Amino acid sequence: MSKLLRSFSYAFAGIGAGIRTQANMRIHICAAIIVNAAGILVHLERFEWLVIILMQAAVMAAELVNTAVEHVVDLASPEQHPLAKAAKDTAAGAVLILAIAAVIIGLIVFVPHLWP
Ligand SMILES: Nc1ncnc2c1ncn2[C@@H]1O[C@H](COP(=O)(O)OP(=O)(O)OP(=O)(O)O)[C@@H](O)[C@H]1O
Repeated sequence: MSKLLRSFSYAFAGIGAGIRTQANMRIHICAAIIVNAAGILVHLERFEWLVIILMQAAVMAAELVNTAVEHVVDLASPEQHPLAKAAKDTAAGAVLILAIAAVIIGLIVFVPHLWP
């Protein structure tokens, strides 16, 4: 297998592990399926799709980075440590900010279609 293909297979393995081990990741995927189905039903415009897809990707990518931070922290600091707590809580905060932004953007995009 070429180096490039191997890199892709490792990345897909990381996504698969994230989906298998992280309940939040599965919640993001369910939310994305529902939002995308609703987007098809209400005939979102091209630019609305761009924003919706970008936010879904940002939330899921942040969740995977959060998971990576958790793994590295658990490896480096299996014992309780204030810096380990700060690292995990900060990474979780990044996901929360994007998830809140995604909900607000979802409302801005969908409300005019549902109640014109
Ligand atoms: N080594 C540690 N030292 C100090 N506090 C920690 C440590 N590990 C975890 N914590 C605290 O406990 C919280 C929960 O940790 P945990 O590893 O269960 O992460 P989680 O956010 O619940 O992740 P998961 O998505 O795996 O359930 C962290 O957000 C952090 O505040």
